[in-house]
Amino acid sequence: MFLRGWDLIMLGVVMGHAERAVQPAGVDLSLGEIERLSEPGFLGREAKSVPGGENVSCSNGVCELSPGVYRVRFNEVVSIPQDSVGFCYPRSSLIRMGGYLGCAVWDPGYMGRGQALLLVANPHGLRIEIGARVAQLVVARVEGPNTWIYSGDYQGEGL
Ligand SMILES: O=c1ccn([C@H]2C[C@H](O)[C@@H](COP(=O)(O)OP(=O)(O)OP(=O)(O)O)O2)c(=O)[nH]1
Repeated sequence: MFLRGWDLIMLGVVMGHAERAVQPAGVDLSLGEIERLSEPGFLGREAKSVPGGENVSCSNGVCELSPGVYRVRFNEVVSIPQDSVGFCYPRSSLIRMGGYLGCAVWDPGYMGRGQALLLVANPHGLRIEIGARVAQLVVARVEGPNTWIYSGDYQGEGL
Protein backbone atom coordinates (compact mmCIF):
# COMPACT_ATOMS: atom_id res chain seq x y z
CA MET A 1 0.00 0.00 0.00
CA PHE A 2 1.36 3.39 -1.00
CA LEU A 3 0.65 6.37 1.22
CA ARG A 4 -1.26 9.37 -0.06
CA GLY A 5 0.61 12.63 -0.50
CA TRP A 6 -1.31 14.53 2.18
CA ASP A 7 -0.76 11.66 4.62
CA LEU A 8 2.99 11.94 4.05
CA ILE A 9 2.77 15.63 4.95
CA MET A 10 0.58 15.04 8.00
CA LEU A 11 2.83 12.23 9.26
CA GLY A 12 5.92 14.44 8.85
CA VAL A 13 7.50 12.09 6.31
CA VAL A 14 8.24 15.05 4.02
CA MET A 15 8.91 18.38 5.72
CA GLY A 16 9.19 21.74 4.01
CA HIS A 17 7.46 20.68 0.80
CA ALA A 18 7.32 23.01 -2.19
CA GLU A 19 4.16 24.52 -3.61
CA ARG A 20 2.15 21.99 -5.68
CA ALA A 21 4.37 19.18 -4.40
CA VAL A 22 1.62 17.04 -2.90
CA GLN A 23 0.60 14.26 -5.28
CA PRO A 24 -2.15 11.61 -5.05
CA ALA A 25 0.48 9.00 -4.19
CA GLY A 26 3.63 10.70 -2.95
CA VAL A 27 5.24 14.10 -2.64
CA ASP A 28 7.55 15.86 -5.08
CA LEU A 29 11.04 16.76 -3.93
CA SER A 30 12.69 19.97 -5.07
CA LEU A 31 16.17 21.00 -6.07
CA GLY A 32 18.31 22.37 -3.24
CA GLU A 33 21.98 22.43 -4.18
CA ILE A 34 23.83 21.25 -7.30
CA GLU A 35 27.45 20.12 -7.43
CA ARG A 36 29.86 18.84 -10.03
CA LEU A 37 31.82 15.80 -8.89
CA SER A 38 35.43 16.84 -8.56
CA GLU A 39 37.23 13.53 -7.96
CA PRO A 40 36.70 9.80 -8.38
CA GLY A 41 34.75 7.74 -5.90
CA PHE A 42 35.68 4.38 -4.42
CA LEU A 43 33.18 1.59 -3.81
CA GLY A 44 34.74 -1.45 -2.21
CA ARG A 45 33.32 -4.58 -0.65
CA GLU A 46 33.33 -2.86 2.74
CA ALA A 47 34.81 0.61 2.45
CA LYS A 48 33.55 3.44 0.32
CA SER A 49 34.63 6.97 -0.38
CA VAL A 50 32.12 9.42 -1.78
CA PRO A 51 33.84 12.03 -3.96
CA GLY A 52 33.86 15.71 -3.14
CA GLY A 53 32.02 18.20 -5.27
CA GLU A 54 32.13 21.81 -6.35
CA ASN A 55 29.03 23.96 -6.20
CA VAL A 56 27.64 25.02 -9.54
CA SER A 57 27.09 28.76 -9.72
CA CYS A 58 23.63 29.90 -10.67
CA SER A 59 22.35 33.32 -11.64
CA ASN A 60 19.16 34.56 -9.94
CA GLY A 61 18.55 30.96 -8.91
CA VAL A 62 18.72 29.60 -12.46
CA CYS A 63 21.55 27.19 -13.24
CA GLU A 64 22.78 26.64 -16.81
CA LEU A 65 23.94 23.04 -16.92
CA SER A 66 25.99 21.65 -19.75
CA PRO A 67 25.55 17.95 -20.59
CA GLY A 68 27.07 15.74 -17.93
CA VAL A 69 26.64 14.41 -14.46
CA TYR A 70 25.80 16.40 -11.32
CA ARG A 71 24.95 15.59 -7.72
CA VAL A 72 21.97 17.33 -6.21
CA ARG A 73 20.61 17.65 -2.70
CA PHE A 74 16.89 17.97 -2.15
CA ASN A 75 15.42 20.86 -0.14
CA GLU A 76 12.98 18.76 1.88
CA VAL A 77 13.76 16.90 5.07
CA VAL A 78 12.56 13.31 4.65
CA SER A 79 11.85 11.09 7.65
CA ILE A 80 10.87 7.57 6.64
CA PRO A 81 8.76 5.86 9.33
CA GLN A 82 10.12 2.63 10.78
CA ASP A 83 7.33 0.65 9.13
CA SER A 84 7.77 2.15 5.66
CA VAL A 85 10.12 2.39 2.71
CA GLY A 86 10.50 5.14 0.10
CA PHE A 87 11.15 5.00 -3.63
CA CYS A 88 12.20 8.07 -5.53
CA TYR A 89 11.64 8.66 -9.23
CA PRO A 90 12.49 11.48 -11.59
CA ARG A 91 9.72 13.89 -12.46
CA SER A 92 8.40 13.14 -15.93
CA SER A 93 8.82 16.76 -17.10
CA LEU A 94 12.53 16.49 -16.33
CA ILE A 95 12.80 13.31 -18.41
CA ARG A 96 10.90 14.94 -21.28
CA MET A 97 13.57 17.64 -21.50
CA GLY A 98 16.47 15.21 -21.51
CA GLY A 99 17.27 15.19 -17.81
CA TYR A 100 17.33 12.14 -15.58
CA LEU A 101 17.56 11.68 -11.86
CA GLY A 102 19.31 8.63 -10.45
CA CYS A 103 17.45 8.07 -7.22
CA ALA A 104 17.24 4.91 -5.10
CA VAL A 105 15.56 3.31 -2.08
CA TRP A 106 14.95 5.25 1.16
CA ASP A 107 15.24 2.92 4.14
CA PRO A 108 12.93 2.58 7.15
CA GLY A 109 14.11 5.04 9.84
CA TYR A 110 16.22 7.24 7.52
CA MET A 111 16.06 10.97 8.15
CA GLY A 112 17.83 13.71 6.26
CA ARG A 113 18.02 15.82 3.16
CA GLY A 114 18.90 13.19 0.60
CA GLN A 115 20.96 13.36 -2.55
CA ALA A 116 20.54 12.08 -6.09
CA LEU A 117 22.37 12.05 -9.37
CA LEU A 118 21.22 14.51 -12.01
CA LEU A 119 22.13 13.45 -15.52
CA VAL A 120 21.85 16.11 -18.21
CA ALA A 121 21.57 13.99 -21.35
CA ASN A 122 20.17 16.68 -23.64
CA PRO A 123 23.16 17.66 -25.82
CA HIS A 124 21.91 21.26 -25.69
CA GLY A 125 22.05 21.28 -21.89
CA LEU A 126 19.42 22.13 -19.27
CA ARG A 127 18.39 25.35 -17.51
CA ILE A 128 17.03 24.54 -14.09
CA GLU A 129 15.85 26.71 -11.22
CA ILE A 130 16.73 26.09 -7.58
CA GLY A 131 13.50 25.01 -5.89
CA ALA A 132 12.10 23.35 -9.03
CA ARG A 133 10.41 20.02 -8.34
CA VAL A 134 12.59 17.29 -9.83
CA ALA A 135 11.56 14.00 -8.19
CA GLN A 136 8.61 12.23 -6.66
CA LEU A 137 9.00 10.24 -3.47
CA VAL A 138 6.47 7.45 -3.00
CA VAL A 139 6.27 5.60 0.30
CA ALA A 140 4.93 2.12 0.98
CA ARG A 141 4.29 0.27 4.24
CA VAL A 142 6.55 -2.69 5.00
CA GLU A 143 4.49 -5.65 6.15
CA GLY A 144 5.19 -7.46 9.40
CA PRO A 145 7.10 -6.32 12.48
CA ASN A 146 10.20 -4.39 11.54
CA THR A 147 12.77 -3.54 14.20
CA TRP A 148 15.65 -3.02 11.77
CA ILE A 149 16.02 0.62 10.86
CA TYR A 150 18.60 2.56 8.89
CA SER A 151 21.71 3.57 10.83
CA GLY A 152 24.18 4.03 7.97
CA ASP A 153 26.54 6.80 6.94
CA TYR A 154 23.82 9.04 5.57
CA GLN A 155 21.62 9.15 8.66
CA GLY A 156 20.94 12.81 9.49
CA GLU A 157 22.68 14.12 6.35
CA GLY A 158 22.18 17.65 5.14
CA LEU A 159 20.28 18.85 8.24
O1 LIG B 1 18.42 8.23 -4.10
C1 LIG B 1 18.55 8.16 -2.88
C2 LIG B 1 18.26 7.00 -2.17
C3 LIG B 1 18.44 6.98 -0.81
N1 LIG B 1 18.88 8.10 -0.16
C4 LIG B 1 19.07 8.11 1.29
C5 LIG B 1 17.99 7.33 2.00
C6 LIG B 1 18.62 6.01 2.30
O2 LIG B 1 18.08 5.41 3.45
C7 LIG B 1 20.09 6.38 2.48
C8 LIG B 1 21.05 5.28 2.20
O3 LIG B 1 20.74 4.73 0.96
P1 LIG B 1 21.27 3.27 0.57
O4 LIG B 1 20.94 2.31 1.65
O5 LIG B 1 20.84 2.99 -0.81
O6 LIG B 1 22.82 3.59 0.53
P2 LIG B 1 24.06 2.73 0.93
O7 LIG B 1 25.15 3.09 0.03
O8 LIG B 1 23.69 1.29 1.04
O9 LIG B 1 24.35 3.39 2.35
P3 LIG B 1 24.89 2.71 3.68
O10 LIG B 1 26.23 2.16 3.32
O11 LIG B 1 24.89 3.81 4.67
O12 LIG B 1 23.86 1.65 4.01
O13 LIG B 1 20.29 7.46 1.55
C9 LIG B 1 19.14 9.24 -0.85
O14 LIG B 1 19.51 10.27 -0.30
N2 LIG B 1 18.99 9.24 -2.19
